[in-house]
Amino acid sequence: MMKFIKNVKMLNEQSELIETTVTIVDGRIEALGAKQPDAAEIIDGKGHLLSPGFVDLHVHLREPGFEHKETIETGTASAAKGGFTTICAMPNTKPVPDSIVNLKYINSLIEKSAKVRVLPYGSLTVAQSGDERTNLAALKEHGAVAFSDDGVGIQLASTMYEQMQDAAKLDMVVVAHCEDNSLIYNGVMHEGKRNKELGLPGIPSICESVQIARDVLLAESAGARYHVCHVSSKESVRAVRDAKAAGIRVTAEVCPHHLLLEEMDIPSDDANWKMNPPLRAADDKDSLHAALLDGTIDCIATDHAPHTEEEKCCGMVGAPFGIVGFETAFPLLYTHFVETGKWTLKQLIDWMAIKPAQIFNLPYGKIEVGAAADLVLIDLSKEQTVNPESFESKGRNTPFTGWKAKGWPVLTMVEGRIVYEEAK
Ligand SMILES: NC(=O)N[C@@H](CC(=O)O)C(=O)O
Ligand SMILES: [Zn+2]
Repeated sequence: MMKFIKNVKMLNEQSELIETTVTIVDGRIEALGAKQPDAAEIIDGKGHLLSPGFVDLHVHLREPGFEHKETIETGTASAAKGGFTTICAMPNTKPVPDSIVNLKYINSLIEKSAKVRVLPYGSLTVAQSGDERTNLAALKEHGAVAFSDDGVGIQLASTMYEQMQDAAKLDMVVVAHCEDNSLIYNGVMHEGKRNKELGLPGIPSICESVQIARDVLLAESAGARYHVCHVSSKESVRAVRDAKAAGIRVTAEVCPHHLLLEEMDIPSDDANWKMNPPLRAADDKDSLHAALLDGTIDCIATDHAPHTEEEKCCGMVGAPFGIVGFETAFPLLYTHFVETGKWTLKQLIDWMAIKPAQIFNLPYGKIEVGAAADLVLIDLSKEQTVNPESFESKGRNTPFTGWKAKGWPVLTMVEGRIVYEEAK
């Protein structure tokens, strides 16, 4: 089956927007800029931006085990609407993908209902308890994209170290949610100024940064590839920057909300502003921006973390951490940082598609002849207000309600199949 996308613009090597066409045969890009063939299904791109489908290294789909929050079907519909074509699913499900049996089960669920490509993580410890180590070779063999216990930090250095050694032998990446449990103090938001004004318990930045500092040294000794989840503080940035300068094989991600928001933006004791790590201070946010621009932070990941309205209804204490992210990521970042001239469009696409694919050596996130036709068409002039009622995700938990943004995906394609199309 041949498809032909006409009338689109894409970035060339020189970062200029050029008009092009895409010929797709059997789910792969057959040609760029070719003339319209006779026997093809024609898609009119209406002059929109053509971008590689976004790749998200950090998402929570909740199925199996927490289908009241999200399912693979609703989570991947949400991803497709946000322009994401490959997403890596974190292991805090029930069961946890900590064994061949559980990973096979999760893969069967993905096969049944995923609308975009879902690559599952294998956990680092059994039931993510931080105790017994999982068999990484077996998990790799059954399709784990990388290893993580995201949702919780690995408390024991020896557990982390031994799993890094095993992962290094397999040339697989260890992906870490860094959080030292002895430094959380039951906090629900950043330990700074705003938590005192609201009278809420704080989470100090060291809770994250000390574990990153520990882990980069472990990764150096183990010779492991190590990726830091959702970096939120300036001290964490420094730990990653110093590690890179020392030649340690570390990469890092930052979430849209940590780039767009800071603690003082939190209007009240509202759990739609509760996520882990929390929104930190203005100078932390500034250092995250600087780190992206100087390459200390490699990519952007949403940490899409849906929860129900009941769970998020009644203030921060008692509510679970997390906010949804797929459907707002590109428009918010484009509007606030590209339209304002702080970033180029090329940088944003690099951070959302090209770099994340490179971190896991995935053959996605790029538009070239022979590559999978994982594509998103974006209407850069379309302006819309964020309205959680319109989300494909079951989660409505976002702090961005009512924000105006431009640059909404209008069509998303995975291997040439249309998985999202804007309602006409
Ligand atoms: N980020 C969050 O606030 N929550 C995530 C867990 C995680 O990514 O740490 C979740 O699973 O809800
Ligand atoms: Zn996490």
